[in-house]
Amino acid sequence: MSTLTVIDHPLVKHKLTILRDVATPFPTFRRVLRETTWLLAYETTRHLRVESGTVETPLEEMTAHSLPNPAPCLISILRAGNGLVDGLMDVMPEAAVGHLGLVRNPKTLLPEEYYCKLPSEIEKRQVILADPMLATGGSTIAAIDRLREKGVRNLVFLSLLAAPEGVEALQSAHPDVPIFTGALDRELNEKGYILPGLGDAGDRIYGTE
Ligand SMILES: O=P(O)(O)OC[C@H]1O[C@H](OP(=O)(O)OP(=O)(O)O)[C@H](O)[C@@H]1O
Ligand SMILES: O=c1cc[nH]c(=O)[nH]1
Ligand SMILES: [Mg+2]
Repeated sequence: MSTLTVIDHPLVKHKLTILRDVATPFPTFRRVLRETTWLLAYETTRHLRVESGTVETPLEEMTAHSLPNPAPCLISILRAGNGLVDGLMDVMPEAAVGHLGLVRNPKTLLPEEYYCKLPSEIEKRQVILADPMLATGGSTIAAIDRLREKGVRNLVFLSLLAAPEGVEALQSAHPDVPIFTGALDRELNEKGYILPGLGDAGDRIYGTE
């Protein structure tokens, strides 16, 4: 069974309150999501491999560590995934970035793929897949199915909020993929929205409500 890590941090809690607030306007939502991602990134990137080498300081040479080649890779589940990937790129500008376009059909709640562009040598990279909302789990499971087809082995998933239903579905479909999230919410409503949640993440980032 894959691990579920709820990233428990006072600043994450504080920023999540702003993100959940229906009165938060989208420019603030975008900025605070980015700041929250910097904090979530600290735990989510803890497993990354580094390679040993040397660096010349102004005083002497020392053994030092750097990200490997090829570098890790961030994958955004469009469109809301970009809200997390923007912040992840801030802390790891060396990362390659891929995009998977998935939209959830509002009637069936099943994801439909409309775009896929992934970095070269993805099978050799450590991959962080990002989507702010793990609701039924359908979009994340479909994204991981696609990444597995492309040979990705080393993979973790980051969300901002998760529903218990989505965690269970993801753990059962992909038991080897560690899950990181900013909070585990109560349940889904009849339309597949996370309760208490924050609404539609894509709409709140891009002001399309
Ligand atoms: O776990 P699930 O039940 O699959 O739901 C979660 C998905 O729904 C949202 O995307 P949406 O389909 O609204 O697309 P968007 O990012 O373009 O707004 C969200 O960003 C996830 O991708
Ligand atoms: O609560 C939810 C569920 C799916 N997608 C969202 O953006 N929000
Ligand atoms: Mg989506």
